[in-house]
Amino acid sequence: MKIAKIIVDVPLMQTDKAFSYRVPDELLDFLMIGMRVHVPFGSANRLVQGIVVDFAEEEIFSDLKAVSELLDPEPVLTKEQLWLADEMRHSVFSYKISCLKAMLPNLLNSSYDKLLVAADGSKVKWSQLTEADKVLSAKKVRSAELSVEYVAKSKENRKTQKFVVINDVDKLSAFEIEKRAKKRLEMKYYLLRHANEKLSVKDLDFSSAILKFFVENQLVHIEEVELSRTQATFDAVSSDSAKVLNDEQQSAFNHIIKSVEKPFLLEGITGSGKTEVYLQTIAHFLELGKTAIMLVPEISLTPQITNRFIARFGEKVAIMHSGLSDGEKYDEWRKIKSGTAQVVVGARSAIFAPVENLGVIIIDEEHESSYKQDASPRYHARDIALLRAKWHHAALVLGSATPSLESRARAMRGVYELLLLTKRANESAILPDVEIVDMRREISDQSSNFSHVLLSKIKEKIEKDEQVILMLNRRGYSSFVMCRECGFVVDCPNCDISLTLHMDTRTLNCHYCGHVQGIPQTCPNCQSRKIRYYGSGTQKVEEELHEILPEARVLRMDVDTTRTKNAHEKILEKFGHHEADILLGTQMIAKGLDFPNVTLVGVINADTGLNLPDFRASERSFELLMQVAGRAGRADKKGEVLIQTFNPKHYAIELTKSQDYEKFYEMEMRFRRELSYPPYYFTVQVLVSHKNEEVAIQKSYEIAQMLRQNLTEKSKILGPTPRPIARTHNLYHYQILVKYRFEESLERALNQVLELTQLRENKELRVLIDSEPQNFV
Ligand SMILES: Nc1ncnc2c1ncn2[C@@H]1O[C@H](COP(=O)(O)OP(=O)(O)OP(=O)(O)O)[C@@H](O)[C@H]1O
Ligand SMILES: [Zn+2]
Repeated sequence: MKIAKIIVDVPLMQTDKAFSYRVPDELLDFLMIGMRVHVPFGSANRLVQGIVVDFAEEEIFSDLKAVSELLDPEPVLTKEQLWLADEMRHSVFSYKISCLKAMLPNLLNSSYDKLLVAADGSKVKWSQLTEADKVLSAKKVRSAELSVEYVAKSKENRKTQKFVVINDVDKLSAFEIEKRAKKRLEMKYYLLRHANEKLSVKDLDFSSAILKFFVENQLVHIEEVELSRTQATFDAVSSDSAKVLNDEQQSAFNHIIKSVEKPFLLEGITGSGKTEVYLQTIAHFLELGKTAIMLVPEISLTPQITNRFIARFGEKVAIMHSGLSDGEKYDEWRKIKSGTAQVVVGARSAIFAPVENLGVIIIDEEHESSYKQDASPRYHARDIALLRAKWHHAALVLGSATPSLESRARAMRGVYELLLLTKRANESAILPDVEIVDMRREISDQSSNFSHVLLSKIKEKIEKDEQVILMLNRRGYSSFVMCRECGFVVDCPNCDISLTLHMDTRTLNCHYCGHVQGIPQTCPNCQSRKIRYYGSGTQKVEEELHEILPEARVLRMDVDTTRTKNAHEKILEKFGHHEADILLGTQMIAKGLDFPNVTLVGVINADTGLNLPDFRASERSFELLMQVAGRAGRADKKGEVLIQTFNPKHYAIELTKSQDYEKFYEMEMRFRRELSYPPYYFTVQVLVSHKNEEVAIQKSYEIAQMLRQNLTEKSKILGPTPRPIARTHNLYHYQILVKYRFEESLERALNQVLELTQLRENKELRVLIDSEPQNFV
């Protein structure tokens, strides 16, 4: 009898192994590995989703449940992806089903309509077919007689653009409009002048009343066209060609294309032309008929980078990032799966893109913590990249100006091959001068965010018609509501944290649990009416700038100004066109920006990240300062950087002055060794949560005890200790940190901890296991 091995969508320890189901006769020829099905599960035979991972031919005597329904006309997961999920399971400690689901576009995980499209364009809904018809259709899909289209049910996922279409040019031209109706006349001639163009309603400079007049007189009609955002991006980018590589770039390139034996660490100072090396490497592999994955951090924040890839590779590019709607993500996924797109540019999850014949994977800014997923499955894109490169015999390039200590240490041990770029690519550009401003000496005006020297530099640059980037470290600077009478701050009822003020919606929101409430008129504590809003750091700095430099044109970029779609792009575009003198923002302006006219970068508060209870605090601060400093003087004008700080002697700040990564690496490694932290030790964090604090404490002690019993004495087990934010979502959190070097029984011990949560008595206990955690706050 033919048996399908199926992983069911029920995240439990018991379901982590595939279950056996009988393949009914009508599906015998059609069911394939990587397809999704519905199967009966549990004693009630509830229908659940499952993924076919294998087949077996077995003699079965008992009654075996059968697969009840085919969900896809074609496989949605490749064999490689199934293998990846197996591998991930060993280090990620999430159930296999959640690893598998991370590889599928969301749209497949939710209820979308599936349409089967025939060559003549006729469509039928998959859900309305009988099982027999589904099989028949699946066969036609396989032979390419039918194609599959997924359509979003909700309007929100559909983006449309409205165009004005002239019904008949002669009729419009002959149509008489009274001379007094000036605007209507203007519109008529405008339409006639642009009769051969696509006129978007949105770009029209006439009121909707005027437009309505033309529609009502049947001179024009409005056409609504479904639009893909990515298409709009493609249209806007002009093409670009390869530059002649300098010696260092050329040498790096030669190494990368020569061998796939080891991953490469491409360490190049800011502006050294790493991106140009990426582009030419990808072009090389495309010529060999291969494909490429290019990962960038939080891509929606760096449209400049995406655009460089589109400019070079045009329609061969698929873009994948969180800013896309589910429908758009699905479109890009299809482009990849069908082979139309050969270059995938995307954020973390793009590492799972279903490309075949992979030639190269590149991870830009490899030190970025956003490559680690902060929710289940807690994978690091770099680890997945290592696996995929192995599977495909593909080259892997990790690029950064400030590599993570883990990667740099691996390069020192010869696990990676180190490639260096030590000069700026643009010959006339050199690294900017960095000056540290000791804010403890700025005694004249304590309340100002600006030192005298920073202010006078800003003025000087604006007078010369040059541009300035100002960065404010975001941490601890979100806007909140406080009572001026009693100091009461409005906290989240579910979490130990103050609510953040959202000016656009006029609400107070919790960034942890999503709680939303209105802004109180009186203080909930003392009933005073003196309740005040405290704007975000950037907002305050912006106000101060307007006061002291009223003539300066300022663009602000932070969470508040970028909530709407494409807001980032718009701000950066304006700045690029010199419609502003100053770009003021949070960390989001530190990365990837390449504006030749920027000659000054100012960091308003370099300290906020330094004192966080996280062993990577210094590394993060140093990286950030080096990154943002690198935005200055990228073309022929010399750049300057001013860093304001209250800790001028801290090594992470002092070493940005000399921009000395080597020295920083050396010092930081010494601390890590002394304190037994990565890269000398590996780490795993176990987070134990419960709504009752006593239970959370008791269970976390129990778990720590279990680990101490099961692991060797060489491993260090710290905790349990309360999390820095001890309560969120009405749950109390305690954490245990395991530090180890070689630990054979680790996987078994941690699985045993997971099993604990399956006990009936622990129903409300939550245990998260995070291998190589990136965030401790
Ligand atoms: N070989 C080259 N010849 C001339 N110009 C180059 C060359 N390579 C790169 N450039 C230019 O130098 C500038 C910096 O290059 P690029 O952005 O690739 O550097 P990067 O190392 O990726 O930068 P960062 O890490 O700071 O974002 C860009 O404007 C780029 O067009
Ligand atoms: Zn909350």
